[in-house]
Amino acid sequence: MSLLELDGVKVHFPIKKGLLFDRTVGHVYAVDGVSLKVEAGETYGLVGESGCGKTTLGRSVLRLVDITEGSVVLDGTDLAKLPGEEMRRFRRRLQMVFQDPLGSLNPRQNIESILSEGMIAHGIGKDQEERREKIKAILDKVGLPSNALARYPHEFSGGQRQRIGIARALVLEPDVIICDEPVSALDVSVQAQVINLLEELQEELGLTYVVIAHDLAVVRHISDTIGVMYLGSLVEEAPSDALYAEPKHPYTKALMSAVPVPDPEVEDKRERILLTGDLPSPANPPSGCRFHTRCPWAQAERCATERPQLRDVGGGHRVACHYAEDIASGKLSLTKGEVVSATREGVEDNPESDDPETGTPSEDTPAKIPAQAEKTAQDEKPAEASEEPEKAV
Ligand SMILES: Nc1ncnc2c1ncn2[C@@H]1O[C@H](COP(=O)(O)OP(=O)(O)OP(=O)(O)O)[C@@H](O)[C@H]1O
Repeated sequence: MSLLELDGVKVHFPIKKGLLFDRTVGHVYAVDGVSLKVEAGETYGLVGESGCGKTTLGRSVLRLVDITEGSVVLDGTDLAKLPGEEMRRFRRRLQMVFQDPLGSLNPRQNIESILSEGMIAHGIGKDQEERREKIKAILDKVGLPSNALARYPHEFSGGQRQRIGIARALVLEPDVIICDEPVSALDVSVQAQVINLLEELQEELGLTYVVIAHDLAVVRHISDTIGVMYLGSLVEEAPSDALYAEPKHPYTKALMSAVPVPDPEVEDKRERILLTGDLPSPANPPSGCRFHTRCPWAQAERCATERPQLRDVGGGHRVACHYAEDIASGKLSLTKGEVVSATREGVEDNPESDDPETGTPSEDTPAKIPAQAEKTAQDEKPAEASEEPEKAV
């Protein structure tokens, strides 16, 4: 049995209309039947473009949004079946680290007060003295000095605030931490430090993570298994190395083909799959395979009518595509879209380019999913959280 198991999880948000009497006129199919397993001590990376339902899925595990259908089982216990008080106690075992460290920390509370809050709610520590000692030990683990206790969130850099967010989760001794875009609000130079910290903590404390990110480089580095989401469903899941070595779903192939390669020689030969069409709305998803409207290999009839289920294609690699094998063997030719060389695309088409003259990506540049709707790290950075290299407090 895996530590965390999701089975057929659906989260459908009603769309209401009407001034006096709210009528439900439709649904946003934010999460539409996700099943996955997370093993103890491992990291499951969840990737997909903005709006594909990653955050809603993470929040549904913590019961921060209601699940329409399906189950979430932690360590053999179905969370939906727990009565209120027991669920509250169970909640301690599942914690979340949020994307925006400043927005998720109360600016009027000092760090001791922020970190004590959850401990008091869950009856951890017999008095404040004992809690303070524990908080100091955790601050040390996340690389912050104990004099941080009396300070306020605005006195810290963005990276330090994310360390505080991690400490807030850790003081409750969770089994699973859901990290929702844990570094996307941070400068690239600080991202690696926070990712390394998460890895060190996992090794030391045996933590289990679900890391949600639109940044393929972040999940690749940290994940044992990666799930790729498109319009509320998983389209592919595989051990991290296998997914990067040989993506099998056309959507994953397109995402991966957009990742710049640091070696210019390889980059010159790289082929890029260009998708046609916009991301459909999760309120009105396409019939059949949800990706068929943009899939370069979509076949008339079957792809538009029959929804593919995730199926095992060997080596723990699961893919939701009727034609994964035929695409891999080259038996199917493109029906739409284009495969072009990365260099032909030119500078304007390569959003990952660092150098405006040559389009050459920097080795440090994390690869972001290039979707029309995708927000960049800069968009998400709170104005006052502009990052400087981390300083000792
Ligand atoms: N409370 C809500 N009510 C109605 N629709 C919602 C609600 N929360 C999310 N949605 C919709 O559900 C879909 C999935 O949103 P979600 O935030 O889970 O996606 P995401 O992949 O995490 O995107 P992002 O990276 O932008 O957060 C979106 O279309 C979003 O507008």
